[in-house]
Amino acid sequence: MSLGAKEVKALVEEYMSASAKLSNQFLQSVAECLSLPPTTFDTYRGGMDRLKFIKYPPSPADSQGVGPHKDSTGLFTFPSQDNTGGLQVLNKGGEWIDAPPIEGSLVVNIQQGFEAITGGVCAATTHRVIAPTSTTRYSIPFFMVVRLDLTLSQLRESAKHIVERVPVSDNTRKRAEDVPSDFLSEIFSCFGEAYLRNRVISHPDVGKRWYPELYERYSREVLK
Ligand SMILES: O=C(O)CCC(=O)C(=O)O
Ligand SMILES: [Fe+2]
Repeated sequence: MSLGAKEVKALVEEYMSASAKLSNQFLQSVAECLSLPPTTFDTYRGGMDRLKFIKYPPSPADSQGVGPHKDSTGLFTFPSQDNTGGLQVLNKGGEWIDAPPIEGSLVVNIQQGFEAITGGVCAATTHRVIAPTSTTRYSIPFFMVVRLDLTLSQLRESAKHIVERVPVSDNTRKRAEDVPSDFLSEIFSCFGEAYLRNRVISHPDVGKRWYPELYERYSREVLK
């Protein structure tokens, strides 16, 4: 089936709005699982969710698909994938386990933003994708984002508050600043600035052209 640009746009908007609704409900369920009021995390929610379309062409064995990483800029990722397989997550024992598509179910990755908001109580998911060897793999992850005007001090306050209230053993408690993330540096006024820096630095040709002063400044600054 081939679709025109207008139909694709409508379909993507429908998918994103359904995913946003689902992810808001999920966020409330997670709060309840942590014995917190369902709306605890609602104020951290941002309005600039992202949908990514990824194509993995067949590649020689052991080629890189996506290397081990944690998703950084938001709360949760809902990666929708076709039936090829290849998505893996690192378990607590340090072993990679498959996260295959299962009919009627969803895979959810915790992002570093949620790890920081919960003071490390909910650790971000380390995951990777093994490149397919004989078929093309398609996936469409939905990234649920944090609000861009969230400041580091608000984040610390939240982490403190949540870590105090969530009934977990002391050794799983961490403060927000213990969570490794580019987004928690003192040099940013808010999360949105950290996000912009990441984009400007990661795409230098675009950064230099459209944000020349910021590119200069961000290239000089060292993250603490
Ligand atoms: O392709 C996938 O299933 C996951 C991709 C991924 O981890 C990412 O885009 O951050
Ligand atoms: Fe990812």
